[in-house]
This record gives sequence, C-alpha cells and structure tokens, in this order.
Amino acid sequence: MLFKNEVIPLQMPDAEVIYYPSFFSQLETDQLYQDLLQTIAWQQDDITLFGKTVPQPRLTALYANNNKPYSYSGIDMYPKHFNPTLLKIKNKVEDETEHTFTSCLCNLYRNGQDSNGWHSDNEKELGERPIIASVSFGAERIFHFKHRRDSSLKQKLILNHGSLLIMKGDTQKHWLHQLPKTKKDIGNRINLTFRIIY
Ligand SMILES: O=C(O)CCC(=O)C(=O)O
Ligand SMILES: [Fe+2]
Repeated sequence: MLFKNEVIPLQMPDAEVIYYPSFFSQLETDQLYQDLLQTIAWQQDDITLFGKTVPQPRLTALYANNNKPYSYSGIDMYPKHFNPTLLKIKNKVEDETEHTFTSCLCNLYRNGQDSNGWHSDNEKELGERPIIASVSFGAERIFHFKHRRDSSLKQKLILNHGSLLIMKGDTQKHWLHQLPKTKKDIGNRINLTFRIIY
C-alpha cells in the first residue's frame, strides 16, 4: 500500500504532535472497528458546563489496568478492565511510542452532530506533560488545534480510519483541540485516547 507506515510530524510551535495516517492495515482496521463497536460498554453521560447539565454529545467508556478514576467536565468515570481488543491496540501503540499506558478513554461519535468541544487534556492526574495516543476508526472527521495565546496559530487535519495521532510534550499546556460537528451525513466514528493516569 502506497502510504503505509507514513509518519507526519505536524509543524506546531510549543507542541509535539505526530500523525500516522495508516497505523493499522486496512483489514486490521475494519476488524478492530467492528470489535470495538460491539464490545465496548458505551454509555451516555450528562455533563455540567457553566452550571447547565446536558447529555454529552457522544457516548464514552473508560478502560484501565488499575482502578483509578478519571474526572473531567463534572463527570467522574470509573474504569473497566481492558478487554482483548483494547489490549491488542494498546500493545501496538506502546511498541511504537515506547510509553506504557494505564488507561483508555473511548469516544463514540454516532453521527455528524456528535462532537467534542474545545479543551485540552491537562487534568492533574495526567501529570505535567501528558502523552496521549489517539486512535481513530470509522467515519473520517476533521480535528482542530488552536494555540491558547496566539490566535494566528491553528492547525487542522483529517483523522482517518486506522490512524494514530500522538500528542506529547507541551501540547496540552499551549494548545486546545476539538472535534467539531459536521453537516455531512456520516455514521459512527470511534476514537480511543490512551493515557497515563497517575
Ligand atoms: O475524538 C477525538 O479525536 C478526540 C477525543 C479527545 O480529544 C478526547 O477524548 O480528549
Ligand atoms: Fe482531548
């Protein structure tokens, strides 16, 4: 395959972001996508932002090899133990990144109206310079970055079926990211963010 194993470091000041458009083979990607759709315990949570409680615009699940909870946007999530599909993906991601992850926050975007608003993953339990390995399956979606202080600094990319995006170093400190809604008539997208929760 033409672009297999391509590694693209994004040109972003104050950040370390690397994109692998086809981290998994086509066949493996299709199989993993189906497995994840069926085996992850997808749940719908409410989030509280600025005192208002609304359903989160996506389904989520938390998996880990420990019992440490993860809290964001007023939600406390308690992990289930990694299942075989997640362990397979985790092992491949760990071989590439040379980091060992404890936890995985899973997102299911059911259609173009599901989204993930501007944020950075800078919760205390992720440590000083979080490393996040983000794997995507299913519908392609656009992913945006913007610098916290310099509004001229922006970046966007399409996250492919079977891709890996690594965010590390000072990325979370200096940049925000989002997965915007789209009017396109698209179906499910699954995103897994492997993290180290201390
Ligand atoms: O769905 C994505 O690609 C991003 C997910 C994300 O930013 C997060 O879960 O913190
Ligand atoms: Fe994030």
